[in-house]
Amino acid sequence: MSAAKAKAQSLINENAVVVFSKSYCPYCKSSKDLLNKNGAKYKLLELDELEDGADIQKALEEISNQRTVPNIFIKQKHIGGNSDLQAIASKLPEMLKDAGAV
Ligand SMILES: N[C@@H](CCC(=O)N[C@@H](CS)C(=O)NCC(=O)O)C(=O)O
Repeated sequence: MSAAKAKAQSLINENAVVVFSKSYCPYCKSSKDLLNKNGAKYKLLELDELEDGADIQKALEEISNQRTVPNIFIKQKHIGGNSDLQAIASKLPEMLKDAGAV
């Protein structure tokens, strides 16, 4: 396993909510806004600001079959991107509570 894949996987394993993001990405901003509105605590990685960000993005494609950001995990479950998160907005309070992220 590559170092980037091991890093991505342990971030997913060790955090209730993880958002792999890019700082300039409007879809990422929408997801972060929704999580913030719900009072969620989450691990945030801005891949464009990390030296190994491109490698992590490639690793995420292997892990989740998704290359775009945001790439969101709640309680180790792959949620998907912003459209997927918005689609479950009504269920988020319960999911975040269950994950221990609020
Ligand atoms: N439908 C996706 C759209 C996400 C998207 O297009 N993200 C862009 C960044 S704003 C992306 O990942 N582009 C490829 C890249 O940055 O490598 C969602 O809802 O999350």
